[in-house]
Amino acid sequence: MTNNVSSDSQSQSQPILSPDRAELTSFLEGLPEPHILCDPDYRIVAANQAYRHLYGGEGELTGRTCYEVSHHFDRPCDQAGESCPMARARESGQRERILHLHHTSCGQSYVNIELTPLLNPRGEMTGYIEKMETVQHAHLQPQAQGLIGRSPAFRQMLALVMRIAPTDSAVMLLGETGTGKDLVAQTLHASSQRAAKPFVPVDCSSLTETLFESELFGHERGAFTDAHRAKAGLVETAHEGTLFLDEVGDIPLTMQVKLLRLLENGVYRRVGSTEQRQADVRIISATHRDLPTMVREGRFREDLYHRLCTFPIRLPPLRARADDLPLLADSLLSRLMPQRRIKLTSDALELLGHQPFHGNVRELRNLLERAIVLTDDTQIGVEAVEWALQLDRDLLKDPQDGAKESTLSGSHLPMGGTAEGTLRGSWQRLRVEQLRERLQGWSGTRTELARELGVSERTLYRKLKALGMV
Ligand SMILES: Nc1ncnc2c1ncn2[C@@H]1O[C@H](COP(=O)(O)OP(=O)(O)OP(=O)(O)O)[C@@H](O)[C@H]1O
Repeated sequence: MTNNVSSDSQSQSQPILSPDRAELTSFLEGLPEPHILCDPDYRIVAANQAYRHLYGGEGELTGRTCYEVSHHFDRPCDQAGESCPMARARESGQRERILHLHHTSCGQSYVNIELTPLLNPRGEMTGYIEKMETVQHAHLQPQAQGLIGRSPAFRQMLALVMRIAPTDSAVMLLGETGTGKDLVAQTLHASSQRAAKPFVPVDCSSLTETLFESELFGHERGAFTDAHRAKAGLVETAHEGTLFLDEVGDIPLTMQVKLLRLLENGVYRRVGSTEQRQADVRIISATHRDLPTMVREGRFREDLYHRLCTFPIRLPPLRARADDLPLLADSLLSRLMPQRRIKLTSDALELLGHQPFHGNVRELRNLLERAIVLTDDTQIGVEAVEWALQLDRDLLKDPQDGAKESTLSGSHLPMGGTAEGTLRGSWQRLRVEQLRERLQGWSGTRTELARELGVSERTLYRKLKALGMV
């Protein structure tokens, strides 16, 4: 790494390496992850090959400041509104970890930084080493998979996810429907030491009381009438991996105690067996329900709540991350239609910006899916978005309300009858889900909800009743 070690030909601004620093530099050069050695004034003294590859481009890096190279800032991060690991390490005298948004040769990326201060015998900081690790499962540009976002609310949430991912702590994901709890659970697993082992999701709301124990813990042959052969449970399937308890707030009280036993003792028995088995799973749970209120009202066990909620992470609703809308819309469009490069016009995007999106990212995704079907172009204009939104309202309208002629009439559809059929089919599927989404995120009165949906309160009530929601 000759270009980083001091020489007479180096310019005045370039820092000088002492012999022990030269050894350190040679050590860093052999490390596979990007590393830099900096002086206390943020200037890069040495950058290893992996760092030069990720940040360097063609230019020389030594002598430049870390904030200029990775952030394109003209002053240290903490003076530019970012948290600076160096400032924190100077205070704590310890290693500090932080999530930053960096400019790399692959564009903007989320990067986990681990900063280790170098202290002299008097305990003074004489420099620091930074290790960078690009986050693989969260992005600032459209990607086929993973979390997308750049708003402050999203970054705050992601920083918690990245901090807790490598540990074995139980995580509780809280947030409205469609905010990405399932995706975050997968990200936590994929960013953990358990990533190579199974990620096993359990939809707790779909498990009946009789099934709960045998599904979760498995059963022996002959344990009950239909147990023709022994079967491993989901806890066993997730061995050394992650068990994701989705909709954990829906577990009835009688079953909560069975789950508590697993969490408290880390052991379980297959139904029909006396053999005690040791569970080795990391537990992530999620709910859109207000668990603290459920605990207060005696509908959720407090002891179970504390076991599950070692580390709570609240996912922001889409309305709290409005800055993410253009990026999210762009990403979702390319995920929905990877073979067709579809974009929203600026008017269409502005119209989307005014929607309440009680169903959050899922609702945005559904709306875009509809808008794609309703447009032949590679540009989705304001008309297609309005049309997709109107379909949503039509869905909730009662013919007795004298609703306008359905916008699903074939004459409006660019693709004719076949597309209409397809669209009607997907509408039928969306219907219940969308009403549920509206209701779950809704904190106002039914009158306000009816107004919001553009229907009478009587119609809303009839609709909910027909769907078994009241
Ligand atoms: N930050 C995000 N980036 C990209 N896609 C996202 C993001 N958040 C959510 N989505 C997408 O939105 C949809 C809903 O997400 P997900 O199922 O994870 O939500 P949820 O909070 O688990 O919902 P529910 O409570 O109803 O189960 C999925 O298609 C998911 O891929």
